[in-house]
Amino acid sequence: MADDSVEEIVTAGAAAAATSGSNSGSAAPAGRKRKGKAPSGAAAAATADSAVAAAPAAAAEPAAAAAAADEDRKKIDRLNEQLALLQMFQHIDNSAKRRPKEDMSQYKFWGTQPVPRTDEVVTDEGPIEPNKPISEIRAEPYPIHKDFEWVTVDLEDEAENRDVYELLSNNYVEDDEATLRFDYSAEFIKWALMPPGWRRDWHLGVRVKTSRKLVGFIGGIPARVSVRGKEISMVEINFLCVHKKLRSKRLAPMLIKEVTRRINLTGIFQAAYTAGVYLPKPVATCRYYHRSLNPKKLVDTGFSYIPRNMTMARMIRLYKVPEEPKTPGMRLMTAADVPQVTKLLRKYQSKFELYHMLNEEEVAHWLTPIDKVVYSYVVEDEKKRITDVVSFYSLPSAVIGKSAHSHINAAYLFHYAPSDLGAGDKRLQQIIYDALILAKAASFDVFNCIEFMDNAKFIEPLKFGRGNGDLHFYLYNYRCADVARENVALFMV
Ligand SMILES: CCCCCCCCCCCCCC(=O)SCCNC(=O)CCNC(=O)[C@H](O)C(C)(C)COP(=O)(O)OP(=O)(O)OC[C@H]1O[C@@H](n2cnc3c(N)ncnc32)[C@H](O)[C@@H]1OP(=O)(O)O
Repeated sequence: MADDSVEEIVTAGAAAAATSGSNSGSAAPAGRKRKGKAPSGAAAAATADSAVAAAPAAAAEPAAAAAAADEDRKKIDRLNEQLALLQMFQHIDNSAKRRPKEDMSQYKFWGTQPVPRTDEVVTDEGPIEPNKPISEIRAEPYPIHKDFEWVTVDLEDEAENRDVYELLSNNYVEDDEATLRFDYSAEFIKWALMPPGWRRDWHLGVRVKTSRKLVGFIGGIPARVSVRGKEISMVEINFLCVHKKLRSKRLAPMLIKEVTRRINLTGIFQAAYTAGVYLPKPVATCRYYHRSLNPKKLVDTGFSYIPRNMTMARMIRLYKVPEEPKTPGMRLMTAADVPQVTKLLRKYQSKFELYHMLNEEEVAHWLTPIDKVVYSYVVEDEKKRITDVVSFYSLPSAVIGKSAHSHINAAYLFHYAPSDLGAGDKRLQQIIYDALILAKAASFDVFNCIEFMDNAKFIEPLKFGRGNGDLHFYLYNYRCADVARENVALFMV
């Protein structure tokens, strides 16, 4: 029997594999506590200790010496702050879980798919398998165990939208210690899966026949992606989820195969997707970074911790942001801004090697503000020209463990384009700083981004801390040499 055969899927509840905490997940709600107080890495600890030991006594010094001592103390504070940023979202080392398996034969499913092998050094670029004529594509759905059935989920139907919400909110991506779980809202799910050109048959579910319970889901949306200057019509795959009681029964490969069949039938043979788990073979890998906006809540929920040489009072001071944005002309984006915003995004993003080629209709969909889903702001100059755009989306994580808080409200940096006014990195830092201010004003607790695009230019100055999760970017049926993270600008929400 084929390894990924449906016959291996047992009925719900029967001898289900233990799942809690074993999720290798996707873009895990990263950046949570380190257990105990030890900082990550002896070298970091040594630096911190020697920095503290070197602090001179300030009492009764002449003015110049006192000023020098004051300067020294400030340097030490800055050093401690930098160390804190490195440590406060770092979790116990879990990198082993995210390494590739030893050889390709251990990937029973992925070894059969048109993706590069883990040990492959990719030099030539292009499709791995040629497109098939529609007549050669399987016309019927793959067989599934008799207790289950394939369904096309109708997200326009409130009850079905709710079913997907319930499945994801109880079973989707968790951090490695199962204390936080992504909690995409039902409205967000619709927004994410119904952009221009969306197709209902790419929203694939698995239901239990008798109870009609939704126990599996995978979603695809159309996207035009530029891969090193080549424009490719593909799909983006997201929200792959199997109910916890049905894990490790090869249902995920079935969902992937069935959605691939449905997509192939529409003449599309390439896809892009991201995951926290390592699969054969990422085209790029980017680390998560977190900017605390509400340090007390993040510590109370275990999302971050108070590093050595830090106090809560200092953390609160360190992360305080003004109440209003600093850039003159910064305001909420409206539908009327779409044409100018599209031009700005296309101009800025076209310098990257992997990016979405958004048209006006798509910009209107992805960036027009929707409360609690997507927040977009533009800078308008005196001549009514839009010079900059910055956006973020709302993705709360539910706190699974005991806590006074049910959720962490996280904002994730989304599309942006700083103006080209000769201010270089400073302009980018300024608009992202404004995004932090606007996110704080909208009651977000943390602002997340990954280390791609030009983000390295603001991560340290704006006090983002390094998380412990990576996001891997993948292309299906497209061979492509590694793309440096600063050349990636693909957003999958
Ligand atoms: C042209 C059109 C093409 C369209 C398709 C393009 C490809 C799209 C690809 C999908 C992009 C999704 C993007 C997102 O949504 S990433 C988000 C993924 N979802 C979660 O992490 C939510 C919580 N976890 C779960 O629901 C389950 O653990 C999942 C469903 C992830 C696996 O279920 P389960 O734990 O019960 O396992 P199994 O026994 O059924 O299957 C085991 C096989 O599955 C491989 N596996 C594990 N995790 C992932 C993963 N995240 N992407 C791809 N494959 C994954 C694994 O290596 C193994 O294969 P192999 O190692 O033996 O080879």
